[in-house]
Amino acid sequence: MLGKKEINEHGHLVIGGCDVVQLAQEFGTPLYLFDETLLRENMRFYRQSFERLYPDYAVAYASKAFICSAMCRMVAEEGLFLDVVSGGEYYIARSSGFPADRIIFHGNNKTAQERELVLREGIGRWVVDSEAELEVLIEEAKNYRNGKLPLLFRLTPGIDPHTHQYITTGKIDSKFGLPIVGGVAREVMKKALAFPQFELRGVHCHIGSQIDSLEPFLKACEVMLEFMFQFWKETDFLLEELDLGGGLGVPYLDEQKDQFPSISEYVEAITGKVRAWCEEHSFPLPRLIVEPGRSIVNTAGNTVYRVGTVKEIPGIKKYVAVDGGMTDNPRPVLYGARYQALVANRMHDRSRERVSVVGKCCESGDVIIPEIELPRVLPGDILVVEGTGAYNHTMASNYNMIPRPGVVFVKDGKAKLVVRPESLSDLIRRDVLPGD
Ligand SMILES: Cc1ncc(COP(=O)(O)O)c(C=O)c1O
Ligand SMILES: N[C@@H](CCCC[NH3+])C(=O)O
Repeated sequence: MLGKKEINEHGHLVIGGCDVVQLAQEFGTPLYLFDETLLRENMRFYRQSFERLYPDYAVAYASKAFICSAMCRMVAEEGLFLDVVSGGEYYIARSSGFPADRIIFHGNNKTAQERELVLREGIGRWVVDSEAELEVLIEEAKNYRNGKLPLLFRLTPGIDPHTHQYITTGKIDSKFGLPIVGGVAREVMKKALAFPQFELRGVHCHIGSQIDSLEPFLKACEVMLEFMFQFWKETDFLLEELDLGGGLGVPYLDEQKDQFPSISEYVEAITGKVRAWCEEHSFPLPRLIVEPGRSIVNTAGNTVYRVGTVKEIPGIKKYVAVDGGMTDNPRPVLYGARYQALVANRMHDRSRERVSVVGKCCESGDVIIPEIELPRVLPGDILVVEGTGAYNHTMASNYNMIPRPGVVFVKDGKAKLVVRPESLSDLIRRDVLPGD
C-alpha cells in the first residue's frame, strides 16, 4: 500500500482515520480522497530539509499538480510559495486569500487577460519565458502597481532527465524557455537590465517531471550556476536567485518504493551541489527556489470507485468496470502510467484473480490498470486506486458528459468535503439556447 493506510475491524480500508467504505456511502463515488496529514507532512519535509541545510530558500508548491481553494489555504498555512501557470490558477489562489507576493507566475504563452490580471493584483515573481514576452512586458509593466516587476527568466539548460517525452521540458528543443546555447538567454536578459520597470532577480529552469534520479538535477544546478557566473562576469550584475523548478518523481507501485530519492535526499543533493559549486568558484550563494508538485500530493491522493459491471471472457480476460475512468484519470491513456488498487471493503480477502480495471467511457483505451491481481471483485465493491493525488483532479474532463468527482480531505477520523462533486445541472450551466 502507498501512504499511511490501515485496516479496521470490519476488514475495511482506513485512510486518515476514516473508513473508506463509509466515505463512499456518504460522499458517493467516484471520489478523490486526500490524506491531509500526508499533504502537510510532505510540505514540512521540504521546508525542514532546507531549513537544516541552506540559508535562503523558498519552496513553491506547483499548483498544476492539484489545486482547489482548500489546498491553496493549506499551502499558505504551511508557509510555502505557490507556482501558477495560468490566470485560472492565479484566480483560485487569490480567491482563497493566498498572498500575491508569494506567487510565482509561469507560462510560455501568457495571454493579455492573464497579464492584465496579474499586473493589477501583484505577483511575487514573474517568470519570463521568451523574448516576445519581454517585449510586451516592457510596455505593460510600466505602470505595475507595486513598483518594479520582479523577474525570473526561464532557461532551457539542455538536459535530458530520462522521463516520458511528454513531460521532458529542459531540452534545448522545447516550447518552454530561452535556450542557453548561442547566447540567446544572455542577450534577452541583458536587454531587460536596461529597463527601470524591472527588477531582475534570477533564473529558472524546470527539466521535467517524474524524474527518478538525482543526477539530472545536479547537472541542472551546474549548468545554471555556470550561466549565472558568466552573466555576472560579463555584466557585473549579480543574479541572486536560482529556481530549479520541480520534477522529483514518486513511486506509483509498491515495487517501486526504493527507486526514487526521498524529499530530504533531493534537498540534500541540490543544496550540497550549489554550496560546493559556489565555494569552488567564489560565487555568492544564491537564494534557492524549488517548485515541487507531484512529490507533495501524489501519494496522499487516492480515487475511490464503485465496481459496476464485471465481465469474464472465458480463458481470455476478466474486465472490472468502475464508475469513473479516463475522465478522472487520463494518465494511463496519456503516458502509459501504471497504478495499483485495493478492494476497500474486503481487505482481508486472500483470494486472487487477474483482472483488467476499466472505466465507463466510450473508448476501448479507457483502461486504468491493464492487468492486476485482486481479491475476487464483485459488483458493488469499493475499489481504491492509489497514488492519484497529482495530475488527476486537475486533468479531469467531462468526456461523455460524465460529471467530475468531488474531493474530500481526511484527517484524524474527520472528513471534509473541499470540492463538491459535479451534478448533472453543472453540465449545462454554461449552455446558451439560441433565442433565449
Ligand atoms: C515550471 C514547473 N514547475 C514545477 C512543476 C512541477 O513538477 P512536478 O509535479 O514534477 O514536481 C512543473 C511541472 O512539471 C513545471 O512545469
Ligand atoms: N501532467 C503530467 C505532468 C506535467 C507536468 C507539468 N509540467 C503528468 O501527469 O505526469
